[in-house]
Amino acid sequence: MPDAPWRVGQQVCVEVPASSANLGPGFDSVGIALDIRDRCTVTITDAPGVEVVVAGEGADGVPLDESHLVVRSMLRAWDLLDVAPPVGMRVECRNAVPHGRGLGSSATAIVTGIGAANALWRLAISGSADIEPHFVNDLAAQLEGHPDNSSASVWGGATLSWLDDRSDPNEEVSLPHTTTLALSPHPDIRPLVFLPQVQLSTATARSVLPAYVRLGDAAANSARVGVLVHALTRDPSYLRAGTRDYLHQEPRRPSYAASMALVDALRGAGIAATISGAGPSVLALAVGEQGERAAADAPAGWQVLDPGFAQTGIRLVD
Ligand SMILES: Nc1ncnc2c1ncn2[C@@H]1O[C@H](COP(=O)(O)OP(=O)(O)OP(=O)(O)O)[C@@H](O)[C@H]1O
Ligand SMILES: N[C@@H](CCO)C(=O)O
Repeated sequence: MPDAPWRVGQQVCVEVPASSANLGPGFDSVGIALDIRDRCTVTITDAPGVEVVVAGEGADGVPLDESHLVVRSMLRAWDLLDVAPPVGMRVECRNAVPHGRGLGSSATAIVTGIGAANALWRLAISGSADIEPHFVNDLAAQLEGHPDNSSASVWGGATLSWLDDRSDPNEEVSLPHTTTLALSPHPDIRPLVFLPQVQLSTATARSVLPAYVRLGDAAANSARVGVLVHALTRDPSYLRAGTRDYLHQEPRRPSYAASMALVDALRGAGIAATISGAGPSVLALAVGEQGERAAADAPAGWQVLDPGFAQTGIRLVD
């Protein structure tokens, strides 16, 4: 593995937005970026090892060594680039994305690490830090296991992503590869997030999903994904129809019963609402006066966030 021309004092700072995945039927494929951003500064030092400093969301719950998700993702990126990591570095994270709530915090951390590693390497070899979004998008989807959250964090706006199909002889496959269509959300849509106090890990929420679904449900779901893309980008009046899911929310209902009760109430009031990612937060895509009505439906103890879409994904800051 060749040494990169690291120099002590080289530094990059990246900001990465939160995301909400699925939006109902777009399980593991559709995401939106929300304007809540984690910020991370990585500096090459002459002290051997990794120093991790964390402030903000999750600060008390994450490891402060090489097993930290941002650091692990950096090391994985350098490994893939066939670059030996620097002898010493300091990683400072200022987190705003809540952990384990369905706002894509793990994907945000993975995108942060890969993007920072990519930018530092570019800085070392060319004197100018920049980020190659296709590289970050592809590796982040591999590390996260599905591209919906990570692609939204990379590209911003709304995204529709899919993986190469290795069983299809007509698809050229070398490495696992993610393709993402970047979509522009309709300006009338206001994403609201209802945040309960409890957490639910994605791994737990995925463990209750069935291995197989009925053909009728698969057919109904694929129709709704088409409606979702149309509603999200062209005609928000179809949002409630386009956010109807047939695959994952019902099997998970016992894991987030209070969240499903809120989804049902909002949908009953004519507002497009879904579980955000693997839950337990609830996402409402409000239009016009629906925003105020939806916020008034928040159960006691729940926080309502009104972050707006993040129009840009990962970015370097000075
Ligand atoms: N900024 C971060 N730094 C380090 N580790 C993180 C960070 N964000 C998330 N993690 C790790 O990921 C875990 C949460 O990931 P998980 O996939 O369960 O939920 P989520 O990504 O917040 O929600 P979802 O995937 O449903 O949108 C945290 O408990 C922590 O271990
Ligand atoms: N598509 C994922 C999003 C959470 O990471 C799921 O619902 O499990």
